[in-house]
Amino acid sequence: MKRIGLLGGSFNPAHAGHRHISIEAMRRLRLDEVWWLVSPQNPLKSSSDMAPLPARLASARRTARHPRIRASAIEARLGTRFAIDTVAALQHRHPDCRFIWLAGADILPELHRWHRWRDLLRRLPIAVLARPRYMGDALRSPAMAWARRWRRRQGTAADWPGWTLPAIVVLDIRATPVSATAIRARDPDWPRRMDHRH
Ligand SMILES: Nc1ncnc2c1ncn2[C@@H]1O[C@H](COP(=O)(O)OP(=O)(O)OP(=O)(O)O)[C@@H](O)[C@H]1O
Ligand SMILES: O=C(O)c1ccc[n+]([C@@H]2O[C@H](COP(=O)([O-])O)[C@@H](O)[C@H]2O)c1
Repeated sequence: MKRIGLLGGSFNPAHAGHRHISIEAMRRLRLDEVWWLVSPQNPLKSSSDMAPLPARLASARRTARHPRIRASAIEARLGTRFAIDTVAALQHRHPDCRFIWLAGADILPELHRWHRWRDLLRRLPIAVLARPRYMGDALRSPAMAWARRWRRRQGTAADWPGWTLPAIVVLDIRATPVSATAIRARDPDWPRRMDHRH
């Protein structure tokens, strides 16, 4: 049974924060691999400043630089946009894998707006990785108000494949204060200038 972390994101562009949380998640959750799901279009984000999918996928592949991090645009191939549909399809296609959803803390305040979010949390556990400034809002969020009764202690994080669902674990990790928003603000040439690293 392979243990896989799923990191869904816009990756507009990918950066060191994505790599850092993936490596920490691999260690703390004893993952075999982390799959970066480069989203064709986040259903809740505007498409206006979204770089084309091939540019974001290329950025993710350049940034991953790790034999156990795999970046793909599998949602484009599956034709899924909502996380619940992507996860259902992956669970169906990979019965030999166990999946856990990985997310930075900034995801929690908006999680209750995701399509069938409670059903998503009934399908797979979620690990929330600390992000500077976001933890307060994350812990006060409507999704956390619902999910906190199933919160697991981080000392037990490696046991996640055996957890009954829903299950949520918050992992305190060293924060990397980098964001795609800050990179775009600094680098108006993204994604035209494809040869640099962030
Ligand atoms: N520095 C970081 N620390 C922790 N988690 C992060 C960090 N950067 C991104 N993430 C997480 O990675 C996932 C994908 O993030 P995304 O591609 O939207 O990057 P972003 O930097 O948050 O982008 P933007 O600033 O455009 O919203 C999300 O779960 C997000 O919370
Ligand atoms: O399923 C949903 O309704 C849903 C709503 C908003 C965001 N998501 C997913 O959340 C992930 C993080 O998105 P982002 O843009 O914040 O990096 C990415 O995989 C999105 O497809 C999913």
